[in-house]
Amino acid sequence: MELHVTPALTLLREHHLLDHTNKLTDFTATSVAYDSRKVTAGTLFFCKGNFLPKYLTMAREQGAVAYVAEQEYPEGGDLPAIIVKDEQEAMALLGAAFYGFPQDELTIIAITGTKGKTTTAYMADHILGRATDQHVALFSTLDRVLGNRPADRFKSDLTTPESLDLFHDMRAAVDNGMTHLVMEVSSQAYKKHRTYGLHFDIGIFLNISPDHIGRNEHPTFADYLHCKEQLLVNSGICLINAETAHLTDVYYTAKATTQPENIYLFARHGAAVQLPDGAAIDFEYRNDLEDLHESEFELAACSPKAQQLGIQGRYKTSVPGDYNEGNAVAAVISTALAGATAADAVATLDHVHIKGRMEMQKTRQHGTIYIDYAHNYASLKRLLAFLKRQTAAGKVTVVLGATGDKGISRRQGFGKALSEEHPDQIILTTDDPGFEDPMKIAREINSHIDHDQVGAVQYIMDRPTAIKAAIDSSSNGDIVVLAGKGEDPYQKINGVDTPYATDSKIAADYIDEIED
Ligand SMILES: CC(=O)N[C@H]1[C@@H](OP(=O)(O)OP(=O)(O)OC[C@H]2O[C@@H](n3ccc(=O)[nH]c3=O)[C@H](O)[C@@H]2O)O[C@H](CO)[C@@H](O)[C@@H]1O[C@H](C)C(=O)N[C@@H](C)C(=O)N[C@H](CCC(=O)O)C(=O)O
Ligand SMILES: Nc1ncnc2c1ncn2[C@@H]1O[C@H](COP(=O)(O)OP(=O)(O)OP(=O)(O)O)[C@@H](O)[C@H]1O
Repeated sequence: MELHVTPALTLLREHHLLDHTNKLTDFTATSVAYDSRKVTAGTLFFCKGNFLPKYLTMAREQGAVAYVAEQEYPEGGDLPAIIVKDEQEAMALLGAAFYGFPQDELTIIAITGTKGKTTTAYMADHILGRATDQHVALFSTLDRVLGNRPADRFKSDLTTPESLDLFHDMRAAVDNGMTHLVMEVSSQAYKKHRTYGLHFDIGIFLNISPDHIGRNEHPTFADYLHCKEQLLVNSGICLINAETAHLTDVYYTAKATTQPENIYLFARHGAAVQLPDGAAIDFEYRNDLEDLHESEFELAACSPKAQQLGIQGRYKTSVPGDYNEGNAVAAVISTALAGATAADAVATLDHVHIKGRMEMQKTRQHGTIYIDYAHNYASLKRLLAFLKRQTAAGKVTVVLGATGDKGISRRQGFGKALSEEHPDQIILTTDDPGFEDPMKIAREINSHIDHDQVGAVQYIMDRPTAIKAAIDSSSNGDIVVLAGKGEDPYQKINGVDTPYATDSKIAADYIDEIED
């Protein structure tokens, strides 16, 4: 892979991103990096984010051929400087060019939404896996999968990688023979232009509710919505869950760049959907059976273009929860648009299991334990409402905390969801407190709980102890919900990812210890 200075400047000019150059030479970059510690001879270095000029000194000393920045730095010395109007946009464009525009060799399904991205991504990945004989890459919050060898699968650091990493990984996927890619796109990715210039074949908009609003994320809900909607602006075919809040805004954003015949809407049968003028539902689904282990639903095609896809019929999914039916429907329609058949979806959907999403542990004497990644108002409310509907008689205990430094509105959201779904017992604990005091966070959650609506609330800040206390106090027919951490193997404390055994391991080990 390489990038010559001339096409690089042409690309920047075409996008009106080039401000000026200085000390320009006729260079060819043989690698690209935004981290000085990764610079080697021939690297084009990008100065971005909370950048410090000393990183440029390091990059120069390690053999960078040029740097791209929003301003000139004396630390650049005699290095050619490409000064751009937006560093993140320039980095995404030049990254795509350096890696030979790998997106052009992949059919890409991109997914956004406040909740359900990972679940939908895994479902779509399974369906497409069958349809393509396992030639699917997956970029999710949990795993990044670039091929079929064990070495091609690793844990993700971000939901949507930084642009240089994104295009690097796409190139690796293409070189590994992958033909399709399923990826989650976070609102932060659009905020930071990680996907600038990237066009998706199919873009899915699942839902939106207040989240990710705070100091390091989005200043307002309007900004959060705007960033999420950019996925539709950048997709050839748009698939929208019509039950989303702000449907009119979302639909008209899609319509601004996509003809209505390439916009598909779906909703649960009977849902109270206020359709925007000119819009119609293409697919409706109807729940046939739901229990704590699986769901069955019937998908009906309501429009001629929906009928052409040939996917109407019955589906079964092994990820319980009524909200997961909507995620499954999104996966079935989007993969059909990417070439899969109904048979591919029927054969795979009921074998999808996602770590930390509705994971269930049955015990002999302490009820049933659910480990779920629910970590905002919308997800906690839907999770508790579903579980209560399924097991009306038992006692429900919820163990949860809220993250520090970000998503501050979640504290109020948890208080509201708990008050509305009134569990019998709440144990407030620690969940990625960051630089904040977890007890202070827990008190804030508690201040938003309507104590007339819920059972006892206690504080146990050591999360394993909280989990054990919840299990100890439960018996047959009861439910213990371990919310918020999913399969996270760490607690983020004071800037350090402190190893954590995971909720599911702590619960399973404790059950082994106390139940013989
Ligand atoms: C707010 C935000 O998006 N921050 C991301 C951003 O940070 P940044 O550009 O300021 O980078 P930085 O780590 O402060 O460092 C500044 C620059 O100096 C460089 N550096 C640093 C040290 C050194 O010795 N030499 C050097 O060159 C770094 O490589 C970097 O380029 O770029 C970094 C990668 O270069 C990301 O790790 C970081 O994500 C932080 C950790 C984060 O928490 N992001 C969250 C908010 C996020 O993006 N979440 C979404 C999901 C949430 C959603 O749904 O919206 C996601 O997509 O994961
Ligand atoms: N469509 C949905 N509506 C509401 N809650 C949902 C929906 N889908 C999943 N959830 C809940 O949200 C949790 C997270 O699901 P998932 O990981 O699929 O979403 P995500 O969008 O990837 O989340 P995040 O952005 O937080 O990583 C699940 O554990 C479940 O409790």
